[in-house]
Amino acid sequence: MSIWQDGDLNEEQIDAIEETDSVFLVACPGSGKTRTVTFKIAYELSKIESDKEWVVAITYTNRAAGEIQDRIELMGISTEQLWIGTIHAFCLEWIIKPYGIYHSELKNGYRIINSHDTEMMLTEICSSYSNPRTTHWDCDHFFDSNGINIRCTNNRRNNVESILTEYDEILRSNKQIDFERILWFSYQLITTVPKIAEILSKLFKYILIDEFQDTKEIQYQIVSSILRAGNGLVKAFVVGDPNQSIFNSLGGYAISQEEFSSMSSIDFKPLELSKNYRNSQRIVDYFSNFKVFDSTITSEADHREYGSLISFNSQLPRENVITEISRLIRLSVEQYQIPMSEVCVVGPWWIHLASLTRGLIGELPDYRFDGPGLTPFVRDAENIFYKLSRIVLTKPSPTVYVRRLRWAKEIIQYFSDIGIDTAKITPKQLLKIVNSINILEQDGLIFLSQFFDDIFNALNVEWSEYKALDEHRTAFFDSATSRIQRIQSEGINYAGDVEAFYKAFEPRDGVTVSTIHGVKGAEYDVVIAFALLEGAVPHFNDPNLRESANKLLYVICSRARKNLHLISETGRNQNNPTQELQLLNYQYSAV
Ligand SMILES: Nc1ncnc2c1ncn2[C@@H]1O[C@H](COP(=O)(O)OP(=O)(O)OP(=O)(O)O)[C@@H](O)[C@H]1O
Repeated sequence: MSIWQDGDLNEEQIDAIEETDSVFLVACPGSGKTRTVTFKIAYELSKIESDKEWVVAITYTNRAAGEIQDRIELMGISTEQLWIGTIHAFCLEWIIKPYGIYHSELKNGYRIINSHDTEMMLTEICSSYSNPRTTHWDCDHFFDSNGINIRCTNNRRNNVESILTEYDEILRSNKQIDFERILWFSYQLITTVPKIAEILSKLFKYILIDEFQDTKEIQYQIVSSILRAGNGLVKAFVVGDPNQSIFNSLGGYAISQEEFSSMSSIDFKPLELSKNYRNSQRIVDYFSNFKVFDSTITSEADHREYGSLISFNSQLPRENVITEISRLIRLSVEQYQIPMSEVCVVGPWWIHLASLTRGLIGELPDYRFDGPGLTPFVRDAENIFYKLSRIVLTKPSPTVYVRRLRWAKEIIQYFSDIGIDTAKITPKQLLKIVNSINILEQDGLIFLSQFFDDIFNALNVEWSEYKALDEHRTAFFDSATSRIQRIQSEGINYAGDVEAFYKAFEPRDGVTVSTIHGVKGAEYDVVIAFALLEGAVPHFNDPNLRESANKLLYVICSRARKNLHLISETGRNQNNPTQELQLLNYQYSAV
């Protein structure tokens, strides 16, 4: 069976996919990394002969994992022997769940907590530290193979160290593990119990890592342990773009091929994707100014000749930002006939985005807006009630049938793991139950709560008798409640309505408002970026200010297929425009 048709893939992509050795693929923006990874997985799955062999793909987000899996299933390829998901899900599934008994802190049971729980616990601990005042924002940390790394470098550092010690003690006494500790405990397990890597290396035929540029040292170490144990029999397919490595503050970095090779004891074939299908040539030439690592890029986009507008406004007073962005949105949609959903507004700070969105909604009442910040609940893929809401809030249709069936299967598997008798529940039946429930309620949280009760009633399961379900339900509703309150406090009153809940799972249809980190991997016809100011882009805390500024600008600008509008407003804490923009001598368009 031929997996791809003529025209689906270019030669560079086919070479990478058909390569039988391990591949280290460096790819420019818009060069079809996702497409290449998807076909590579499909290609390797089609060669699998035994149900004891697995293709494992580690993606940066759950969303990317779902999209890739959907596409492979649509090709008619079985995904039975595919495991795809984030590194956290990987560690839980393949290391912590089966081998946690070998770890002193896991062997007596554990509970995974989400980022909201972490935030609440840290806020509580921080409240007794007043001199200097310290908040959970100061407490960012991550683990590498030597232990904890604390980001804070200013005079709050002593406080942060004590706060994190307290936090760790609370986690231990409650047998809780947060996302960072999932990686840390997995690393400890895989490096102290050699059998684990040996067993996994016999099961895995391929390990794919997407977006390696944002992968942390501890993650490279975990995967390397398995590759080393495989003695060359487990192949790796590593894809990414070092120029787009923007998660350094969270420990992500673009490993070099040599370093990964020596860590994992396997040889990689270096390959490149250099054809860009996204941006006009003018946009490619513009974002190439911010390259940190050399790479070749040529636009092969259908619209490569498009006369892109690239504007830069460094004179705009801060008070006029909303009016100016509204004008640029109108210009794009009304004059340049760009669909609303193809416009994206990006800014560096979360906090500014909420008030910006509120302002835009006020100025453009006939436009729709989408933003992760408007979603009423956290996408916590480890929480079973989040998984249930995905099914409840995605309306049944032939196009989402396979996806909903997969979600239903995951839920039943979870029920079975916690001891619910699932012998008589099939994914189809679960979907049928969900589809048959009809609740007339406007408040999203009450709606979901009733919906969940009805599902459990139909399944004859007393959910409150299961500790894990009880904890997940509390975590889900607590974090959703505080998120909705936060959005409503920004003046977006409809955030808690059931329509807003449904919208969270619908394809975006309005102008996107996002942080810079949130647009990773996305593409839009028009990108409007604001607050491009020293201190923000790059963040004042960043240890590699100039390199990070370049990478952030590179990512922002390479999202735009056609037009790009950059704004460094005046009057925000007297910050100057990002140096790289200020120094760049470029013939900008007047808009
Ligand atoms: N061989 C091809 N022919 C035509 N279009 C392609 C080809 N490969 C990829 N594309 C298109 O190019 C666009 C960019 O692809 P994709 O989003 O996978 O890029 P990417 O490499 O992940 O980019 P980035 O790293 O910037 O996020 C998509 O619209 C995709 O459909």
